[in-house]
Amino acid sequence: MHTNESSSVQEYLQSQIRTIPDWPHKGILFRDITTLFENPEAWRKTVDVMVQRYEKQAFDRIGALDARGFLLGSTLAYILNKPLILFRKKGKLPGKTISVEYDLEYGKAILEMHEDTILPGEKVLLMDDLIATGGTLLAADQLIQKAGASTLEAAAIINLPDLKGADRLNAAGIPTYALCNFEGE
Ligand SMILES: O=P(O)(O)OC[C@H]1O[C@H](OP(=O)(O)OP(=O)(O)O)[C@H](O)[C@@H]1O
Ligand SMILES: Nc1ncnc2[nH]cnc12
Repeated sequence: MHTNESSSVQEYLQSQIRTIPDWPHKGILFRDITTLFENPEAWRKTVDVMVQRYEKQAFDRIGALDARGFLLGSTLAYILNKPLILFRKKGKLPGKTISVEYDLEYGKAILEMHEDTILPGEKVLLMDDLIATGGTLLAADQLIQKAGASTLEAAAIINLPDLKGADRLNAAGIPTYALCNFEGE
């Protein structure tokens, strides 16, 4: 996991994210980013740090993950003037799709992408709100690979290091970046 944010930025953003225990299931500590969105200073800081990291890097598209990843991904796509592509849960995309099944921290799901949304050889920057087991971002990377393209990096606001998702992604050759780590899941 790449982290180069100063501890003060990390601590500030971390302090603006609410934790709700036992939601959606007993034993889950839900890291709730709605409180980050409600605070314009914290949301601007989140976006600014991501813009600084990616504005000088070479890539073709931003891939945003359904649903909370859409918020960060679409904001970055607008600011960095990149095409935005959507990775959606099953049955939401109207065109011809390719799909992959994946595991979540609390369940299973199918991720889909429009089959013609990425060109072979392109580099995609993936954006989601949170890395838990890494299953969602790995599934997105599999769809990118099926299209003959590759992932530049998987970026998120939050990493849950105890669930080892970033390690899984790194082992699969996908660099990761997160603004803050929440220990204790
Ligand atoms: O690293 P993982 O174990 O794959 O978990 C992380 C994913 O789980 C959550 O999505 P969720 O499917 O709950 O959807 P939502 O964004 O629609 O709430 C979160 O927004 C990430 O996409
Ligand atoms: N612990 C968690 N908090 C918020 N979103 C999540 N998605 C998967 N695990 C999560």
